[in-house]
This record gives sequence, C-alpha cells and structure tokens, in this order.
Amino acid sequence: MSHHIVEVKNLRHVYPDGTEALKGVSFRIHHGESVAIIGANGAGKSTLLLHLNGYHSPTAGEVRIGDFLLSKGTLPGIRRTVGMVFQDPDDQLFMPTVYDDVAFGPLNLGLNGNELERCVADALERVGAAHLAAKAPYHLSGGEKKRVAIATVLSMSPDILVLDEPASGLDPYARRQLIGLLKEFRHTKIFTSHDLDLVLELCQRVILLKEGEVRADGPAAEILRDERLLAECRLEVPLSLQGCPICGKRQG
Ligand SMILES: Nc1ncnc2c1ncn2[C@@H]1O[C@H](COP(=O)(O)OP(=O)(O)OP(=O)(O)O)[C@@H](O)[C@H]1O
Repeated sequence: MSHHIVEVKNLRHVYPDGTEALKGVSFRIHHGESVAIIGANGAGKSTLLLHLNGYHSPTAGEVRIGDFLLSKGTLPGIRRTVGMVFQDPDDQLFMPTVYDDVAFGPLNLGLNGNELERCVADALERVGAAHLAAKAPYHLSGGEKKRVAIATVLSMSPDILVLDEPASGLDPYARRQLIGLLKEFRHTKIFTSHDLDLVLELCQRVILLKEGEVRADGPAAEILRDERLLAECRLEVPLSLQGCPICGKRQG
C-alpha cells in the first residue's frame, strides 16, 4: 500500500495576479523520509507546502497523499494526516489562550477530559512551552509563538509533518530543542528552511527549488556541498561545511 506517500505531479500554481509561482514541480516522498525544500526567497517553497494539505489548489497537476488524490472530498481526511506549521504563527493561533489553541485540534478529533489535558500538556512540554499554557497567544514573543504553533500540530499526532521555516525566530537553545524534537519524530517530515546547517543535521534528502522549478533533488550531503549549484540558486554552503577561513580545512 502507498502508505502515506506524498506525491506531487507536474504541479503548477499561478496566483490571481498572474505570478507563476510553481512551473511543473514533481517528486515523491516515502513514509519516514525527512526532506527539506530549499531555495532563495520567492523560489516557491511556501506555495508548494501550502498545496500539501489543500490550502492552495493546483492550477494544474496533482497532489496525492497515500492513496488519496487531494480534492474537496478527501481534504478532511488529508488534514488529519498532514499537520502543517505555517511560516507565520499568527496564521495558526487564534484562541484566547495557548492551552485553547493546542487543545483545539484534539478536541475536534473527539478527545476530552484527562485525555485531552494530557495531550495538550505533552505537546506543550515537547516544545518547552508548558509554562505558557495560560497566556494569550498575542502576548507571546515571536519565538514563543513559533513553538506554540508547532505544539498545535504535534497535539494532533500527524503522520506527515509539514513545517514552513520552523526555526526562524528561535534562539539557539530553542533551535537545538526543535532539532531534537524533529529527530524524535519518526514519521515523514517535510520542511523549508534557510538554515542549511539545520537542514544538514535533519535531512537525508533535499529538493532545491529555483524560480518555481525543481533544480535538484537528491542527498542533502551532496547538494549542500555543491558550491556552484547553490550559488546559481542564490544560496551558500552551510557554515558547518565551509572551510576554516585561515587554513581552508573543513570541519566535517
Ligand atoms: N498571494 C500571492 N499573490 C501573488 N503572488 C504571490 C502570492 N504569494 C506568493 N506570491 C509570489 O509567488 C512566488 C513564490 O512565493 P513563495 O512565498 O512561495 O516563495 P518562498 O520560496 O516561500 O520565499 P521565502 O523564502 O521568501 O519565504 C513569489 O514570486 C511571490 O511573490
């Protein structure tokens, strides 16, 4: 069975103002893979992720999650399978308290009482935000909001985790905590990031987008070492793979 395979075929997306953000993107991601979608600003990363649980509809092409072609009819089931963390946490947090925001999804899945409380506490604990449960989301700092947004998705126990720039705005400790958390998540992870050191640490595979097209798709360790390819796409080799500026020796 095509257990939670994510398949994107010839995906094209044109925004109403005529911007062609995706120009025929295709790939297949198997269950358990950890894949980073990288590319310069405007390359089409967020547009692509927003198709994976139906926030955007393809202009042409298709998205399949497991056995299901993404459509109006399959959307509710697909949204239970694919947990999406948006680039801007303000798009994710809308309840009066952090607790309510994290409880919203599981409550809709039918959890209540002690089970619900445990689920919320566990999700907040995992992102280091247990102490924020009673706060209003709009009073949180940017990094705190980001962590709570991730908790709202973890509380749903998704089979496929999709995160748009999960590390942006996090301090070094929270970034390290996020890396640990994502390493623990054994199902499929698909995320975008400009933090290529984080990508190198978390992903075996990278899909490199350039101007709405897949420019490269392959092992992270190879693509992230390819200085010419990265420069062509307005990216740089991650710091951990750059040579010492004095003697040129590489760390890894
Ligand atoms: N609602 C919209 N209407 C029109 N054009 C849009 C819209 N949203 C995005 N775009 C355009 O689509 C292209 C891809 O944008 P997208 O946000 O997917 O890029 P990205 O790779 O995620 O960039 P970043 O690294 O800056 O987050 C850009 O040219 C952008 O200006």
